[in-house]
Amino acid sequence: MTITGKVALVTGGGRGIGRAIALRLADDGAAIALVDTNEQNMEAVAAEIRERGRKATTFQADVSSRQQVYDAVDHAESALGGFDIMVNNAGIAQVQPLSEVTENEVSTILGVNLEGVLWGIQAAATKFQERKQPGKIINASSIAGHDGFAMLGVYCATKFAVRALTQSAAKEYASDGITVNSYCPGVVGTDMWVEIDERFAELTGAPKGATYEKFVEGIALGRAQTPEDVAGFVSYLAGPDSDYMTGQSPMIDGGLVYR
Ligand SMILES: NC(=O)c1ccc[n+]([C@@H]2O[C@H](COP(=O)([O-])OP(=O)(O)OC[C@H]3O[C@@H](n4cnc5c(N)ncnc54)[C@H](O)[C@@H]3O)[C@@H](O)[C@H]2O)c1
Repeated sequence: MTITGKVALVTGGGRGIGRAIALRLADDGAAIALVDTNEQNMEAVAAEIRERGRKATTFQADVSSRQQVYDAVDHAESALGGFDIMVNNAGIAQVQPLSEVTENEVSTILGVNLEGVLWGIQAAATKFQERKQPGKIINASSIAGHDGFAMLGVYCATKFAVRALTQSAAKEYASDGITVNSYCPGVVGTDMWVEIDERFAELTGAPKGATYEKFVEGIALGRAQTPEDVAGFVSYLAGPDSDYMTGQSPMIDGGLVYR
């Protein structure tokens, strides 16, 4: 166990990739603070963590609110007695032709995917500085942060932005002993992809499941990614083996996109 006794906060920890990250970091030895808009899902994940013999706490918050993210970090520290690892995982997808995107849609996705990560970086770095201790900040970008995809233009823009924030924060906070990296998954079979696939079907008339299958066919390793595949890499980013890595956003995508 590489992070025994540390405290990790995972946003979007109620399902999908966030759930897998929370369980993996618990198995690595950390106490986990789950933050999500969905209280019921979070409670179920917290119960799974406690069954594994680790501490867990939940805090219902919307990451697009700066105040709520700061409150979530304070809660993690007071409930679990420390604060060491921040995983800014919460994100939403939007499938929409660029010519049809509305102001409301743009502000919603920027609020969660860009501002949510910014507030997470800011709140975590401030807490590490106050505590005069090193820390790790880990953000969810995507292959869509390296490559543009039709119908996913604004989502891609937010994920490119996460890489920019990651690089800038890494330089800004390096002298405090804080590292900042991102993970860039490919096609992970979560509820998010079910929703993306259904929206593609609606827009293009493709049968349900066809868009997902088309993306999976492009993966060199021949299978979709599991949330646990992503969590394994996040475990590396959270642990001591990645101490000399900062500002990076590698693609962990089974060989779908090359850069
Ligand atoms: N699924 C993929 O193929 C894939 C690929 C690359 C990157 N990602 C990124 O990984 C992250 C997790 O993806 P996922 O597939 O697990 O998604 P998901 O939709 O299955 O789960 C996202 C979780 O975040 C929570 N959430 C959403 N908005 C929130 C908000 N404003 N505040 C707090 N919590 C909020 C949801 O309630 C949910 O529990 C996202 O940032 C996503 O963009 C996913």
